[in-house]
Amino acid sequence: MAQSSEYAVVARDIRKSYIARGADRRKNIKSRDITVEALKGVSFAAPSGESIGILGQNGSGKSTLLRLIAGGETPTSGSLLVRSQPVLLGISAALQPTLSGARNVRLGCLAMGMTPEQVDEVYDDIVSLSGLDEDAMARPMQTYSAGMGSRLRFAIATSIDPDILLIDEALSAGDAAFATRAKRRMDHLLSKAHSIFLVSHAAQTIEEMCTRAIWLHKGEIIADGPAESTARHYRLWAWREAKDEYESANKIIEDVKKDYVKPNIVLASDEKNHNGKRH
Ligand SMILES: Nc1ncnc2c1ncn2[C@@H]1O[C@H](COP(=O)(O)OP(=O)(O)OP(=O)(O)O)[C@@H](O)[C@H]1O
Repeated sequence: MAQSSEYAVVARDIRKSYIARGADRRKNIKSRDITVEALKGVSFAAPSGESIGILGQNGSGKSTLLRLIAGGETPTSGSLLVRSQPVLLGISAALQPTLSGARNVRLGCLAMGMTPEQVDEVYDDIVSLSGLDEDAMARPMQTYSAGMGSRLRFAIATSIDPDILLIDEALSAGDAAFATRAKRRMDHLLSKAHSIFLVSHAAQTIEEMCTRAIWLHKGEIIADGPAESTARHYRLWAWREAKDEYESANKIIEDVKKDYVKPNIVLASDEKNHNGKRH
């Protein structure tokens, strides 16, 4: 039984539906509203100091879950509590593609609430973590490769030591040397009891970067446990799917589901002290 006040993020039975207008323009076919159930009753509790990977096929609800935790969207129903405002890496609206990397470092840091003096203090560390050279820092970000952009965004977002860091795929675009530096940076955050959520299709990234993994399948959590074993089952399932071996892929899903026990989340009555309560 999870008492919510001990955790960085607590989700109890969250559901998220979107209504999308059908776009069939053929004669005699009326356009209609189509409801998409992106999340169907997701519950988990994330303690401090844990890095949680979120795995799942396309459309399984991973980014939706991250957006809800970030607070950019609200669940259709259920409760979601966060200890503090999370930093969502991946859609850093403050960054400007036409401006140089150097200008974007300043802009991003100011947008996260730093003073110009604080930006000066962290600037060199950000550039060094990103691994970008002087020429690259002087170029507009729109000329960067996907990996270069995500490295710089990761370096900017982690420069404030965010209490809750949400990463959507950004790390998978980096190269091996960056992955090692990013891992060191994440370990540093975790050692200070910060919490990290990392969305990735790559089971290996989750295995290397995370302690725990949640597997989302068609909007539901079907596994939540140690990163290594969850990633192993996911990889096996993805492999069977890729080879069109649907029967054995479905068997893996069924077996994994059997072992998953949905947590009973208790929202303590002292939640008034939980500053980040949103819903
Ligand atoms: N704004 C929206 N309007 C309508 N449907 C949406 C919206 N956002 C997400 N969805 C739908 O919700 C479902 C989950 O989407 P989501 O982006 O969370 O999946 P995902 O697991 O992150 O996928 P991917 O791995 O492809 O990025 C999908 O069916 C998607 O089409």
